[in-house]
Amino acid sequence: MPYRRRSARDRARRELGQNFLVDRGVVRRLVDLLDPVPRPVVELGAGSGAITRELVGSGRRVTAVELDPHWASSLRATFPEVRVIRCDMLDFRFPAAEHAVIGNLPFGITTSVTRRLLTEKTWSEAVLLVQWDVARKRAEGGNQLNAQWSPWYEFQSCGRIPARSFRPTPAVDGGILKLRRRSRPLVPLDEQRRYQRFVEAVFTGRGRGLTEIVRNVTGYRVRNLPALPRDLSAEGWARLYTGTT
Ligand SMILES: C[S@@+](CC[C@H](N)C(=O)[O-])C[C@H]1O[C@@H](n2cnc3c(N)ncnc32)[C@H](O)[C@@H]1O
Repeated sequence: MPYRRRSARDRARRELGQNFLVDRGVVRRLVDLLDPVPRPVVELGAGSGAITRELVGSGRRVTAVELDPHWASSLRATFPEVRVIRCDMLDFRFPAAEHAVIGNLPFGITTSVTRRLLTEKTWSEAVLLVQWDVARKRAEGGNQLNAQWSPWYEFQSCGRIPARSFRPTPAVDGGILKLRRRSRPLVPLDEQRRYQRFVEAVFTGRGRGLTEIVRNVTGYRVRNLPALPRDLSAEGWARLYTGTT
């Protein structure tokens, strides 16, 4: 095969996870998953604007975040009604007013972006296209990260997206992950840090089974617990915390 020098565009494509959506049906599905109340929406990684176009068409007020200067200026030229912010989505300052979030995320930074979103206070729902495994794992729960955030958020997987829906085609399928902020938190927000330390202590605690771990961590003998920390539901974690602290 003849040697071909990588252009700056090729490099950006790889380094910035630029796998653009080419399936309009998938784009519609993502936008349709947003609550019909037309809240302002922040799009993370707007790229060539496949989702941006659909959002604008739905009448929403859109802020598009894009790091690549080439795509940021193309978005400005194509969608004059959209506020385009050229910055790293990990540093983006989310609006103070309530809004929704949407994005086909660069697969390499999915976890950092999700963690960042969970600490933000003003969005009500987030529809994210991520790797299928990540969407599935987050929605299934049973892990420390989910348990630490489940009093304030619901995690839902909304289906698998075949790799052929993107160009260039990624190595793995995508999946839609929907995060929704609970209107009634299961644990008060001002106890977040304490609750999260409690969940960590239980997940990493010593003991054969959850009952013994909880006794070692809290001193309480709690009846009718499931076998392992990963078996507790969001409501179960909140009850356990409230009843033992
Ligand atoms: C998977 S593409 C999605 C593009 C477009 N939304 C679509 O669905 O076709 C990810 C986009 O995020 C941009 N991006 C990558 N890293 C970023 C970062 N740290 N901050 C902001 N944008 C980033 C890429 O340049 C790319 O346009």
